Amino acid sequence: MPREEEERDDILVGLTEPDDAGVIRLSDECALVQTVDFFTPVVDDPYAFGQIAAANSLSDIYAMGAEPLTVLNLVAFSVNKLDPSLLVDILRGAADKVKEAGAVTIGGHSIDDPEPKFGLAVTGQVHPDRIWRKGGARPGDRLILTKPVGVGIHTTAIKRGALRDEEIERVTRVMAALNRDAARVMRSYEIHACTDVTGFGLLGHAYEMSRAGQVGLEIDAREVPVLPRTDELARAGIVPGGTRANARWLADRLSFSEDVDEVMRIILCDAVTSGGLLAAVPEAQAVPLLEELHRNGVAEARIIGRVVSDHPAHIRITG
Ligand SMILES: Nc1ncnc2c1ncn2[C@@H]1O[C@H](COP(=O)(O)OP(=O)(O)OP(=O)(O)O)[C@@H](O)[C@H]1O
Ligand SMILES: [Mg+2]
Repeated sequence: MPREEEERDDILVGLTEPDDAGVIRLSDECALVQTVDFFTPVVDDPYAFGQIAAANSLSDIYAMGAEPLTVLNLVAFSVNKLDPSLLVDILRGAADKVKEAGAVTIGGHSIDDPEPKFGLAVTGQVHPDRIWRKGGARPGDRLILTKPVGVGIHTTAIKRGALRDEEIERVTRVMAALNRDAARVMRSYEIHACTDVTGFGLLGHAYEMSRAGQVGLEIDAREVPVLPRTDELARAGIVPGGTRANARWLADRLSFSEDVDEVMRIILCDAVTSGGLLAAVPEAQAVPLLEELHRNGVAEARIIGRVVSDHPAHIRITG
């Protein structure tokens, strides 16, 4: 445990058990939640990139069960090398998402950098007793995922010019969608554990949940929502390096039944930008929660598996 955390009891989530965001208790009723993320463009349209970066950074706040309050923009951009209107559009995309989230941008920082990067530091608040951690899933719980996977394969396909306009628009919509509505609906249910699916892919983040809770997970690959055409793109070899690295890192932590083919194994490890929430809920609440998610516009949410006491920190995937 880092020394500073050992000495104080107000750090509710820090580096000892890393989670989607850090949390410090300010009072018995209020804890501050903080997270930061930035990356290079994942789509060509600057406005959409700003939206995606904002939705992605805000997502870690939602994954903790918190409400976002304030935002700081992180900008790396060279106005001498690139048209400044591109930066204006990136910031406009982010501002629109921050507004949609009900948060306020109160500052930021910019540096001159030939390779553009953009992201946000977000501060949110949560009741100290209502924090959703990665750990806490209990045997018998059902796993709910709120957005489709296949995003890394799609953004790699964009870079290779392999997607049609409507396919670019579809994956952009998925990435730019806030996890706000999903989190809001979930708050009326007993969420035992929650995280968001990002760079380590669905199975990487599911593994983190299983390790943090010392439980096993069973995932039914047929129930996992996947962007259309992902299978075809992956079969054509369009797979990001990070996705292959995820699959290698996870190899010993996963058991696949024979009917899950190689391509599906890769898709389940595909690195995601601004993915959905992955939550563990009591079995009796899973279907009511799913139905309420669907009624509230979280149309692609699915129950994808369950939590078991066998094989802690290990995932079995059937197909
Ligand atoms: N450079 C760093 N210094 C200190 N802590 C870090 C650093 N980079 C990451 N972390 C911590 O490691 C943990 C995992 O971070 P990571 O960025 O992989 O996932 P995340 O915060 O859930 O973000 P996202 O969901 O966007 O991927 C978090 O607790 C984060 O604060
Ligand atoms: Mg996260």
